[in-house]
Amino acid sequence: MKILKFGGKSLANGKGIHTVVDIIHDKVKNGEKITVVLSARGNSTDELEEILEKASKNENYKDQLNAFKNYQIEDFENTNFDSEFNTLDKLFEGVSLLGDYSKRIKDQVLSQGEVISAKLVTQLLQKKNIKANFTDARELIKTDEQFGEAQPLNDLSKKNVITHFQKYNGSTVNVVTGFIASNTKKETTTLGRNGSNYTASLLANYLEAEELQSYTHVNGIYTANPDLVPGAKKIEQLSFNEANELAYFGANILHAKTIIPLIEKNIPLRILNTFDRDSEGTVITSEVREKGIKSLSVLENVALINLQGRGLLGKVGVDARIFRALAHKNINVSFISQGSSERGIGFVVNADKSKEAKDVLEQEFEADFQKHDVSAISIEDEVSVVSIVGQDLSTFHKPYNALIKNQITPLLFNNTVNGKNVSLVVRKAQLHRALNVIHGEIFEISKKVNLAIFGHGLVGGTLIDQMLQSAKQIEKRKNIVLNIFTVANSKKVVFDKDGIDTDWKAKIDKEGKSYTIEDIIKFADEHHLENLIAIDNTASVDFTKNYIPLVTHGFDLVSSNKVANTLSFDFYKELRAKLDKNQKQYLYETNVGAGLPLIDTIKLLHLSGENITRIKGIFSGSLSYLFNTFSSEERQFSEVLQEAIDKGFTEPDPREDLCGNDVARKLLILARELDLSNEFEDVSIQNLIPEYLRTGETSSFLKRLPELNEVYQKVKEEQKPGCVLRYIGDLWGDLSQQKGNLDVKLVSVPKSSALGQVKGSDSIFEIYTESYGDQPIVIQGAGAGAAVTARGVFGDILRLADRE
Ligand SMILES: NC(=O)C1=CN([C@@H]2O[C@H](COP(=O)(O)OP(=O)(O)OC[C@H]3O[C@@H](n4cnc5c(N)ncnc54)[C@H](O)[C@@H]3O)[C@@H](O)[C@H]2O)C=CC1
Ligand SMILES: N[C@@H](CC=O)C(=O)O
Repeated sequence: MKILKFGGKSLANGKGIHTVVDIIHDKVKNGEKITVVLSARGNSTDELEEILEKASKNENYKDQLNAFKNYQIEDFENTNFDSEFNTLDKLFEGVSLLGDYSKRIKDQVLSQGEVISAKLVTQLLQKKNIKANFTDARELIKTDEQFGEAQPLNDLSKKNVITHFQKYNGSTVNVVTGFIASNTKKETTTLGRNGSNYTASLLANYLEAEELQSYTHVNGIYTANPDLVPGAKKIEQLSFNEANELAYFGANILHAKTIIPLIEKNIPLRILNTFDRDSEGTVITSEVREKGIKSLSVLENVALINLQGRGLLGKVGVDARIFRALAHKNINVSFISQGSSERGIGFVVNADKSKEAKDVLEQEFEADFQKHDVSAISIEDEVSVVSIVGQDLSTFHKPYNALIKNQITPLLFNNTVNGKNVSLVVRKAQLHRALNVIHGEIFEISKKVNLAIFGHGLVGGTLIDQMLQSAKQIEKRKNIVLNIFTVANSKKVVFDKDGIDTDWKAKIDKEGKSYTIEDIIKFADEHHLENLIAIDNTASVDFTKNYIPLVTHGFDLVSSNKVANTLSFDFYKELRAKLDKNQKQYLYETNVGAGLPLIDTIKLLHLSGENITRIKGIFSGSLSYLFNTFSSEERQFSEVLQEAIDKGFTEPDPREDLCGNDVARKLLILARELDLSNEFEDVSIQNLIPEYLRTGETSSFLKRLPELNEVYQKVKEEQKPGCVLRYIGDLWGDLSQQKGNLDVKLVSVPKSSALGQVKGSDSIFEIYTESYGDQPIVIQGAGAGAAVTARGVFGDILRLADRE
C-alpha cells in the first residue's frame, strides 16, 4: 500500500484537481494499492480563518464567504456541498452574534476545507469508475483536546484505522481528509498547520505502508527555495535525520512531526510534483550518505525579541525566568543569543506570538524595570531566520564574508553544538539577497555579479560589447555570471534585472528614461541584486558626486574616468574612508596608461617599501600619437590631430589632452598612489592651446584646428637636428615628503633616446626607485584607445568579481 498525499496548491484549480484525479486513476489502473490524503484546496484554510476573524469582529464576512463557496464549486457544476456550506453559515453566524470564537469552533470551521476537497475528489474518481470512498479522518484519528494543535491518541487511532481499512479489500481507494481529527467526545480537532502531511504519515505508520508520496507543486526538496534562489538545485536523496533538521529549520515542505512516524516503521517519504509526472522527486529514507547534504531553509514569520539591561550582567536565573514565563503561555523560543558585553538576550519567537511574549516578559520583569536592572524589551518584527543546514563551522567564513561584502549584517547568529547547522537572523528586506549570496558561496555555483554601467560612448560601449561576447566563457572558466542590470548615459537609463542583451543600444534609444542615482540604487534594492559594481565610463565631474552614495549603498566602483581621483585631496580621502567603512573597493587601473598594468605595479612597489624616487614618461596616448607622427612625417599638425581624435585616443573634449589637463591628472593620480597629498593646482602644466582658442564649444574648436599648424610647424623647425617633440609628465623631488614636484611639458629629445624611440600611440613610463638605481623599471605599450581601455576596465571588474 502506498499513501499519496496532495497539498493545497495541487488542488487549487480545475486543472490541478483533474491532474490529481488522473494520477490516482492511472495508479489504480496500474494495479497499485493506494490511499489518498488531501489538504483543503488552494488557500481555503487561510480564507476560512480570515472570514472567522471578520465574523468575530462583526464585520461584513458574507461577501468573502460567498466568494469562498463559489470558488469551491466553480469548475464542478454537479457537486453539492450544501451540508458543509450550511455548517459554515451556522458557525459564522454564531461567531458574529457572540463577537468571539473558541479554538474548538475554529477547528470546526477549518475542517470544512478538507471535507470539501476530499468529497470533491471522491465524486470525480467515482465518475471515472474508480471505487473511491470518502473517508472522514475524524472517524479514525482520535486526539487529545488541544484544539488547533491536537496530539493523536496513537493506540486508539491505529485500531480505528486498521478496522476501517480491513473493511476494504484493497480495490477501493480511501480518500481521506488530511489535517482534521476528533477527540473522544467526537468534537473536531486539527493537527496544526501542515497537518495533512502528519495525517498521511500517521496512516502510513498504522498501515505499514510501502511508501508515502507527498505531491506538491515543486519537483522535490531543493538546496533552497527555488522561488527565491534561482540557482537552487534539487536534492535526490536525504536521510531522515537530514530531513528532520531541514524541517526544524523551516523547510515548510516537510513538517517535523511528519518524519517521526515514518522513521519508526522505516517508511520512505518521496516528495513529488503533481504537475511534473516525469520527475523522480526527492526520496527520504534511513540511508545515510557519507557526504552530508547542505541546504538553506528559512523561517519567515518570526520576530526577534531583545531584553536589555545593566542588571542582567552575570545575574543567575534570568534565562530560566524568561523561558518559564514564555512556556507558561505556550510560546516557543527557536533561537537564542546572549551577549554579556551588550548586557542583553535576544531570541526568536513566531511573529504572531511576539506581542504576547513582550507582554509576558514585561510582567515577569516588572520589578527589575523599577530597579533599572532591565531597561528595555523590544520587538524586531521584520526579520527572518536563514539556516544553513549541514554547514560546517570551519568553512562558515565564506558565506559570512560574502554577506558582509553585500552589506548584510546578521542581527543574531546561532550554531548547533554539533557544529553542523548555522542560523542567522537577517532583516526581512535583505532576506532574498542574503539567500542568494549564501547559496552562491556554499554551493560554489556561479557567482552572479550585478553591474551598473554609466557611460556607453567609445570606452563604455566597447566594454559592454566585450562583456557580452565573453560572458559565456567567463561563466564556464571562472563560475562568474556578469549581469549588466542597467546602462545609463547622461540623460537616459534602461534596466533589466536579468541582464541586458545585444539589443541594448536600440533599447536605450527607444525605451530609455530619465533617472537619478537613487533610481539605480532603488532598482538594485527592490530586485535584491547582490555583488554590485558601478562602472564609470564617463568623463564627467558631475557623475563623481554619485560615488559616495553608490558606495554607501553597497556598490564597488570601477572607473576609467580620472576625475574622482583628481578632485580635492579632501574628497580623495573622504571617498577612501567611505570605501573602508563599507568594505567596498574602487579600482581604476585604466586611469593612467589605459590597459597597461601601471597603477598596480606602482601600488605594489610602494606597499612593499620600495622607495620610488621619480616617475617620468609619455603619459598621453593621443599626444604620443600626435607628436610621434608629426615629428616623423611631413604632415600638417591639424591633420594628425584629427587622426588621433578619430582613432578614439583623445578625451571626449580633445582640448583636455591638448591643454595638459589629462596628463596632469594622470601624474597626480600616481603621486597620490605614493601617498603624496598634492592638489591639481600643484601641477605645473604647459598648455598646448593658444590662449585665444581655449574657450568656446568643442565643435567650434574642432573647426579651427588648422590654426594650430603654423605654431607647431615653427616649434618643430626650431629644434636641434636629430631631435623630436614629446609631451611628457615628470614626478620628482623628495617623494618621502608630503608633496612632490609635478611637471607637464613639451620637450625636444634626441630621436635616439628612449622617449624619442616611442612610436604610434604608445605611452612609456620610467619608474625610478632606490633599489633599481639609474636603471628605471619601464612600462611601455598602447596608452590610449577604446579597445585596450575597455579591456582594462573589464580586468578591474573581473578582479572584483573574483575576490572571495
Ligand atoms: N579613450 C581612451 O583611450 C581612454 C579613455 N579613458 C576615459 O574613459 C572615459 C570615457 O571616454 P570615452 O568613452 O572616450 O567618452 P565618450 O564621450 O565616448 O562617452 C562618454 C559617455 O558618458 C556619458 N556621460 C557623460 N556624462 C554623464 C553623466 N553625468 N552620467 C552618466 N553618463 C554620462 C555620455 O552620455 C557617454 O555615453 C573618459 O573618462 C576617459 O578619460 C581612460 C583611458 C583611456
Ligand atoms: N586621452 C587619453 C586617453 C587615456 O587616458 C590619452 O590620450 O592618453
